[in-house]
Amino acid sequence: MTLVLGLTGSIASGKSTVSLMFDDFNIPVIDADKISREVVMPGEKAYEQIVDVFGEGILREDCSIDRKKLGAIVFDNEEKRGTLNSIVHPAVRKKMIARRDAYVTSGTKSVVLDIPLLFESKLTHLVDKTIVVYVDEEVQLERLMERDGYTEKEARQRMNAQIPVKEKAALADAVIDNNGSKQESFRQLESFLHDWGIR
Ligand SMILES: CC(C)(COP(=O)(O)OP(=O)(O)OC[C@H]1O[C@@H](n2cnc3c(N)ncnc32)[C@H](O)[C@@H]1O)[C@@H](O)C(=O)NCCC(=O)NCCS
Ligand SMILES: Nc1ncnc2c1ncn2[C@@H]1O[C@H](COP(=O)(O)OP(=O)(O)OP(=O)(O)O)[C@@H](O)[C@H]1O
Repeated sequence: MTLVLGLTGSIASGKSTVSLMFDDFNIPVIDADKISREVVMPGEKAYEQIVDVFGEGILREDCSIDRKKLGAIVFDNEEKRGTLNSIVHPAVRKKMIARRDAYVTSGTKSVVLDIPLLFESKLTHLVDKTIVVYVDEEVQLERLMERDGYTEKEARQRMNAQIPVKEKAALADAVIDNNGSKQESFRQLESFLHDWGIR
């Protein structure tokens, strides 16, 4: 039986940082953000739909989608974000489920679905257990501005597009407090995996 873990958090709370740690336990990770880039490549159905709705102004010279431009539009407008989600999410979900099922069929002991919007999109039925990577709001804001070079307004817009990470933590089977060092977060992960019998 494969234990399917749902890894989530809020923007810049440390999901990618924690997802890399699963490597040490030989547990594969399926990354929704990565898939969401694959499904909007030129030639894909979602690409055509995005260009139809948002116009050619969001394209780079090589015709790929300018994510910075599209991000500036959708994080400033909830309705437009909903439209983008309705184009991208079904394609992402389909690929994630297919990849998850391939691991389950091959008898892998555990697999992680790294999904930023696991709770917002009501996808917890896809996983057996949920892990939330938690940080305090000030730490989140600071790390987000530092990582992506956003102004405070841009960073807050992105944070406000998701359920506050504190609320997600209250819904989780396990919470990794990532306010401290990466090593401290690793130890917490190791302990949950031990409790669940998969390390
Ligand atoms: C708006 C886009 C073009 C911005 O691209 P960019 O490269 O700057 O950001 P990236 O995709 O790496 O996302 C960074 C983080 O932003 C947050 N985020 C992304 N999209 C959304 C969204 N629609 N709603 C809330 N938060 C989001 C997530 O925490 C994600 O980890 C892109 O995020 C996108 O296409 N979003 C819609 C699809 C989506 O929901 N992806 C996230 C999970 S599938
Ligand atoms: N424990 C930590 N100590 C210091 N810096 C950290 C820690 N964890 C993560 N970071 C840094 O914080 C930033 C955000 O982390 P990360 O990219 O893992 O977040 P994320 O949740 O995957 O973000 P997104 O939602 O945008 O995909 C990165 O620059 C990362 O290096």
